[in-house]
Amino acid sequence: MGIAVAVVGASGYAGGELLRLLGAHPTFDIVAATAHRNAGAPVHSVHPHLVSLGLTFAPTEPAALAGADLVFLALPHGESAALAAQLPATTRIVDLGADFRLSDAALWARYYGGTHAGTWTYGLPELPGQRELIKQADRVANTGCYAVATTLALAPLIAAGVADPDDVVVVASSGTSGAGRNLKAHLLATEVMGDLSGYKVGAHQHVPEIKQATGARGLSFTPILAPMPRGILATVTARPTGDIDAAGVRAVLAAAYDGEPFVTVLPEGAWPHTAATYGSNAAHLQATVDIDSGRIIVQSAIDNLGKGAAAQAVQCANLMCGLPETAGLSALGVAP
Ligand SMILES: NC(=O)C1=CN([C@@H]2O[C@H](COP(=O)(O)OP(=O)(O)OC[C@H]3O[C@@H](n4cnc5c(N)ncnc54)[C@H](OP(=O)(O)O)[C@@H]3O)[C@@H](O)[C@H]2O)C=CC1
Ligand SMILES: CC(=O)N[C@@H](CCC(=O)OP(=O)(O)O)C(=O)O
Repeated sequence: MGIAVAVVGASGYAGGELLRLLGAHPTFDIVAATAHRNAGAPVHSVHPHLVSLGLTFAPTEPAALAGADLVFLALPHGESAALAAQLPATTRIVDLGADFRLSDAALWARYYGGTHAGTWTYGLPELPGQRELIKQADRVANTGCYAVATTLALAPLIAAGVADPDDVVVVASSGTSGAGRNLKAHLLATEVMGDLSGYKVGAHQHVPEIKQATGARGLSFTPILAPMPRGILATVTARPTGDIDAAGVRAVLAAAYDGEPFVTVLPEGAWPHTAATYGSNAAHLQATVDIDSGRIIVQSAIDNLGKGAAAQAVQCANLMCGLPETAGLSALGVAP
């Protein structure tokens, strides 16, 4: 028998990717897809690739979600808490927004502003012990997109004691869908194409999330907007705590992700490509040690709408519902 699920904010990019994945899921049945300004419109008017689902956007209100056993929230920051409070305690929720990710209310206020809604179980199954917590949780806060790319690269190195948690530098590029579907002046196609530019430099909201998830204390993070629809490539460098070579760093990552279905440490010499993770729940990692500075370098690639948002949310929902973790998901990207 199927499990009834609803997608709130289904007219957005993350919500649309959720519908695409759920539409092909072996157990989850979509019983509602809600929108705000697009309520009442057919789903294909926003997401033409989803026409065969035959869905119409319902208004975002609790009544529309009454038949769902599990609800995915894909709303702008600050909009999840009020709706979540109106849903029965028996309804499982995965929130793709940031509202419930941070445990420190002061950091929430500093980076997001407004009132801290609370803290839910963090939805990154590959962190040590986290998979078991997600299995037992009714409320899960899915990761930020840059946060998952960076955390997968960094967390094992800090946990193993080979990287100095006080000296981490991250430079990460994201495709434009990471900014959401609502038209923003800096995302005009004519201006984004053929351009690379930094934004939120020195003050990105994923810094406290990455520090919370990895144990990093000193973290410089620079995001770059890249002229592609999807994908994140994060370059993480850290000062080693002692003598370590490329093989040693690779061994730490390989041990951390041994048996993980979605995280691959690439064969030696191969470096991650965002395009190789397109449309999938994959994360690809590679590492070395800089021959000049001696810093550890790890690169990671994900699809920001996949492992960075919707596919990871489905992975968490699978765990919460006692399903095979990989149900309805793939680690194989689309290419070319
Ligand atoms: N894009 C990404 O790569 C990632 C996104 N996320 C998070 O997922 C969430 C959704 O992001 P994304 O899909 O990119 O955003 P979009 O802007 O593409 O979509 C936002 C959705 O929320 C709806 N919405 C907007 N305002 C309101 C409101 N006041 N009340 C109720 N619904 C509203 C929109 O409806 P309508 O358009 O019909 O008005 C739309 O369905 C965000 O919290 C984001 O941070 C997390 C990781 C990665
Ligand atoms: C390109 C771009 O603008 N990306 C967004 C990513 C936001 C995101 O997806 O993460 P949250 O859920 O934490 O907002 C940004 O840098 O703010």
